[in-house]
Amino acid sequence: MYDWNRQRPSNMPYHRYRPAHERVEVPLTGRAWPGRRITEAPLWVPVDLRDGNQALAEPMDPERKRRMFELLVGMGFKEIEVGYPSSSQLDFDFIRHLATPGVVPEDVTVVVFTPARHELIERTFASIEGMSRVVVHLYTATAPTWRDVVLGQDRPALHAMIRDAAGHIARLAGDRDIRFQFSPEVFNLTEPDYVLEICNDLTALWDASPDRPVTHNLPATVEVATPNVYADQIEYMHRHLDRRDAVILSVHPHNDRGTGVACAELAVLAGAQRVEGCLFGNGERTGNVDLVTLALNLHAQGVDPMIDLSDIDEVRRVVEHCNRLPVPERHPYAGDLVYTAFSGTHQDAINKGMAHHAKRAADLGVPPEQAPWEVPYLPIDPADVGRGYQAVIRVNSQSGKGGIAYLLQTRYGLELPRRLQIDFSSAVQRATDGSGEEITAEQLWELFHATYLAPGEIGALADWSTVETDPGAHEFTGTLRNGRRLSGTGNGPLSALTAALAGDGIDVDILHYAEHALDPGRGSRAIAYVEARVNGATRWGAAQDTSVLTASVHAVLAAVHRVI
Ligand SMILES: CC(=O)SCCNC(=O)CCNC(=O)[C@H](O)C(C)(C)COP(=O)(O)OP(=O)(O)OC[C@H]1O[C@@H](n2cnc3c(N)ncnc32)[C@H](O)[C@@H]1OP(=O)(O)O
Ligand SMILES: CC(C)C(=O)C(=O)O
Repeated sequence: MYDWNRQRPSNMPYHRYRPAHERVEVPLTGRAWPGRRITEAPLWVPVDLRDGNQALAEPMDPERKRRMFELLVGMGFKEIEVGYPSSSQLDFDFIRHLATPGVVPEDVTVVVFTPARHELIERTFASIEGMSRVVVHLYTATAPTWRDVVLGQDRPALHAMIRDAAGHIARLAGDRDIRFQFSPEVFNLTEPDYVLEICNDLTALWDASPDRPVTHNLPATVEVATPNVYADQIEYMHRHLDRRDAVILSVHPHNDRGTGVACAELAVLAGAQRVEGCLFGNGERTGNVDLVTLALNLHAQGVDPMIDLSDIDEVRRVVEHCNRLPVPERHPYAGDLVYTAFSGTHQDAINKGMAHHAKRAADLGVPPEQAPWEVPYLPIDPADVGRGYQAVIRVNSQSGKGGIAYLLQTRYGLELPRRLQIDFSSAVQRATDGSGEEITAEQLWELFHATYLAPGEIGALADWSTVETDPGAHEFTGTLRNGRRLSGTGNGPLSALTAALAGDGIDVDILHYAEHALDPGRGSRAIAYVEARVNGATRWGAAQDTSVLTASVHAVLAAVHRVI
């Protein structure tokens, strides 16, 4: 039998870990989330100024915090976590800055984060003095390891501590325009019945109503399981939370296993209405879930992402400035290389796809940016996020004719005949195989010029002319640089030229001819491409001129020059 799996046991110490399903059992049957689809965006809540900021080696200074806040508002976020005011004077002062009238737009709600300690809760309330539209966000870890090792509290004691803190918050809020949020930190490793008991208790204590809902935010603080496990946990809570219409079910995935986006998406299928995350996935360890990817994943499915990412590079620039961290080149939707193909077959498909797209837009009578998008290998139109097409195709030794033709066409207006594309692609292969490096559009053009146009534009002829002696009868005369005269006749200028060359012992058979204008309008330059068999060898030549005839004659001579 074929030994299809030749892997051998590793000596990794994997036996030190237990699977997540052994650590937390979810009593869910008849799960509905696998059959659902996401049809609208959840409420996105960026936590860049809190969770993202606390993960930075150099936390944001006031200028950076302001820029980040303005960016988030400008992108259209309507609920923004702005800090942990009891953690530092810097955070406290920033919240005080936001209390300045007019700094927070009327339709934006800010969230402030606090642990379950009276003096820190009081400091939190001091920071929001005079502000309206605020959510006070209380958090405490609830999972067994945290209870036992970090907090030193059993289940009832921890529940009592949370209840006491929540009551203190409610008293300090009084009847002000303040809503409440609770996060059972490490929800994903907490017994479902225990989280439910605490959340339902707080829903009652805070007297949640549809007009003044509470937010229960269920974090995957450290991502430990496959996304389906998180989805089960969320669906279980969605089904069992009291006063469901008075509770906003929120999720807060991290990305330790690299599946934060999948966790968030499955959680939304399972009933989550609100997603906390950071732009480009900044955050503790491997980061919070990336809100940019989540939003553009919806966009790419035809669902309004409800935030503006039409200039993704500007968003990225601000985030990189604020976080002092780069966004990697392969980062979904935003990396420098994510709309770029180097490999030949991808380039060929993109080249054909772009041409098909332009034609479809013309057929529909709409601008290309409004036509339905179905270009192979590009999940979205780069133009949707403000990217141009220059970088879509880049050429190196793995590229083929399609990519090369695309660059010469988009940059220089050349419409190379298919066989010339194939011919030129081997010249490019030779050039790039030698260096192993990428070749730019400018270098391609120079190589094209050196291969097909120069120095054969005039070739061996010092001067030449053609006349139509009779309808359908042409005569070509010219002088070779060595002074010899040439002449020949034919049914067109080019056949007269080949007849003249034959008279000088050069046997030329034109196999393919094409020409087109290079620039629109009168007086524009034309380019001619000729494939010719010259004394038995097949070569391409090309030439450009404002006269189509001159371009054609020079193209033939360029092919001849390459053989002789
Ligand atoms: C998952 C998350 O992102 S949670 C948010 C994490 N963010 C941060 O920690 C950034 C800001 N934090 C801070 O600036 C500080 O930790 C402070 C100001 C809040 C507290 O500082 P300190 O009083 O010096 O405490 P320290 O940070 O050393 O330890 C935390 C203490 O709070 C307790 N604690 C931890 N979480 C909570 C909570 N949610 N509610 C109440 N107490 C808590 C711990 O058990 C520990 O108590 P102990 O000192 O009795 O053992
Ligand atoms: C406490 C919550 C919201 C959190 O930041 C986390 O669990 O990562």
